[in-house]
Amino acid sequence: MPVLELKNVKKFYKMPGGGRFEALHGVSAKFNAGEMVAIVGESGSGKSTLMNTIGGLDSDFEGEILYEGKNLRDFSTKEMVNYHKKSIGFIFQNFNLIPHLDLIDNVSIAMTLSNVGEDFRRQRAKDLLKQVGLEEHMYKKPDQLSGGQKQRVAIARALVNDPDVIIADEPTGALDAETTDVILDMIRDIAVEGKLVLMVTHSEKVAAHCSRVLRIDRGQIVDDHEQKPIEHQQIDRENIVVHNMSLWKAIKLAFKNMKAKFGRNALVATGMGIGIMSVILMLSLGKGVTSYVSGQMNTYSNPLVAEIQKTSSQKMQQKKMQDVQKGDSAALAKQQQENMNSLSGTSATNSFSSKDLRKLKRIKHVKKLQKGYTAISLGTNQISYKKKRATLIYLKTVNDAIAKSEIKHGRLPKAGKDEVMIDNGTAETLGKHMIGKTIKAHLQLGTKTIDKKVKVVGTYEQAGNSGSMSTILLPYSDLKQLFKDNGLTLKPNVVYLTSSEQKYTEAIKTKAKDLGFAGSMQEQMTQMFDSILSVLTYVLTAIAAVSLVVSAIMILVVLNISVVERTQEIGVMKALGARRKDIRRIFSSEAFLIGLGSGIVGVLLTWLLSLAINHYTISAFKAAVVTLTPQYALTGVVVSVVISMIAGILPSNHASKLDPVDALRKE
Ligand SMILES: Nc1ncnc2c1ncn2[C@@H]1O[C@H](COP(=O)(O)OP(=O)(O)OP(=O)(O)O)[C@@H](O)[C@H]1O
Repeated sequence: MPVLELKNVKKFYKMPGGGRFEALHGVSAKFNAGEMVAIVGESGSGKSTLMNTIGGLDSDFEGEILYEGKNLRDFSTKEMVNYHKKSIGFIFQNFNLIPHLDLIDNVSIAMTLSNVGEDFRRQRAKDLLKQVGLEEHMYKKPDQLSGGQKQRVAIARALVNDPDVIIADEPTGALDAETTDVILDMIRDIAVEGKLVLMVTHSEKVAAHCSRVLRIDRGQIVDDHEQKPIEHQQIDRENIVVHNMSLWKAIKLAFKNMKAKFGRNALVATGMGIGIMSVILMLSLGKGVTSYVSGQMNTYSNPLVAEIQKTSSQKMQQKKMQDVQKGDSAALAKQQQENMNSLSGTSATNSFSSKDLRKLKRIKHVKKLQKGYTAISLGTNQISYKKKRATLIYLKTVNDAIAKSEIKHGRLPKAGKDEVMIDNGTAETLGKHMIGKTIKAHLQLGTKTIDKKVKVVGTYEQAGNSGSMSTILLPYSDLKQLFKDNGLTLKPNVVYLTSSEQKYTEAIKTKAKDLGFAGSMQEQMTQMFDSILSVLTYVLTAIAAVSLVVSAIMILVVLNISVVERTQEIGVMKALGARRKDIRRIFSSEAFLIGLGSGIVGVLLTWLLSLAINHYTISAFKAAVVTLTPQYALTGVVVSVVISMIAGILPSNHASKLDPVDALRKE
């Protein structure tokens, strides 16, 4: 049985203006193993077209091409892939070696595509390179070789999977006379070993080396004659088992491709990395600043105590805010008055009723409820000692939230003894040793102002506040008495709930909020800061993310350029048996590697920047403001990979769909 048989093969090309051009007019021929057939004819007679259809690169033909009795048209996709990998070996006029791979990888690329093991693959490539006399050059890249050497590499590559048929399209067309003879001898040796060699040539001299000459003119065989037959030698055939290329091999191949254009890829990765960096930096900065602010606001509190304040219901607040926003001047004035009242401690809406206190007391795990009062004054509350005078901002009652560590000197004031505690800063402005000294206090109580002599028994410094807040503290019962003495009633506007165990404090706070109460002023401010900061962080992150869109477009463009640059290479790989999937995988892997590289660059840049920024902020105000968490780093890398792979979809698809014949013809 002939290895190949052509039966009335016709090939039509679609013309750009419509209509068809018949490049092959019913070609019929039989080819046997061990033949070396020269296909000769004028330029444009249809020689390459015939080789492409026989080689399975162009399946759009009429008639039959039988390989070992089976019609190529009936081949399944897998059979066609195996036909390329195992049955046919191509040698091209312009060599079509892959420029960025060394000779070993160039020769063994068909084996890489067939998932043949690394050691065997490399050994076979070395053996073949030795056979074609390139032993010393095997680690070189193609552009370090002469034309004749390149064609020898191409011969070795065509033989690597030990195919039955070698198709050589003008293999000596680009070589001088002397080199032509060497190459022809090598190709003849292939036929000597019993393979079928089909060789396109323009040269009658080259045709003279062959065992048979087939002349084509305008798509038809016009002459087919035998010449001196080739004497065959029996040789052992290699049994190379071909498989589909694994994903790992595709990634490895992609890595080699990327290395070849390292500069360009590194620039792209840096560009994308900067985009990723801006996103992670914004997130890390948001987190860092938020936890710094919360830390600053929350350090004062005794972890066992929940400070609860009363606010009007959220609905009412919203309604009031709406009125104010609508420009209702009466509503605005009312709101301002209420704000002032609530700050000065004279607001009725901010005091706790006995019903409120009962509700709070009933919260689970509350061990103790302590009533308190807090008011802010701007200028009215003052204390004086001898000739020195200090203005106070806060008037507060002694409470359980004050941690022992906050008391700098002395002790807490006791009830019924006219004792007070003042903050350390204010104490220092009055005199050196204020403990035990009697001072004059000028205080605003609700709507009245009073003067009273009190004894300083302690000074304190609120934790987390480096600048001391001017404060006077006295026992709740003393303040109540003072109010009473002046015809006023003191209602608590703050409540301190002590939990039975520290772990319940948060739950108590949450429950109190559920009941319609609010946390301490600091907590409320922290929450407000938190929400402002998180909105700000998201807005800044979104702005930073725009740069990722730019990076994605950049990757798309670069990969597209890469596909255009490597069109011939893609054609060669398809001729060697690469499936669409393999090509897609190689390019997707390149996109993956760019994404991974960019992600790593992004995380590294953020880390370096965070070190620099934190170094500065620690020395400036003792706090690190950038918190780069492993989650953010991982998110950065994942986002980078995903964006890059999305950007790679179009170029990879484009590459996988390239027609091998068009790709190989590409100049
Ligand atoms: N894609 C195509 N679309 C239209 N016509 C084509 C296409 N490819 C080839 N042809 C035409 O088919 C004919 C045969 O081309 P082919 O390349 O097979 O010739 P050839 O004998 O190999 O020529 P050469 O020796 O110059 O390489 C030519 O007339 C050519 O113009």
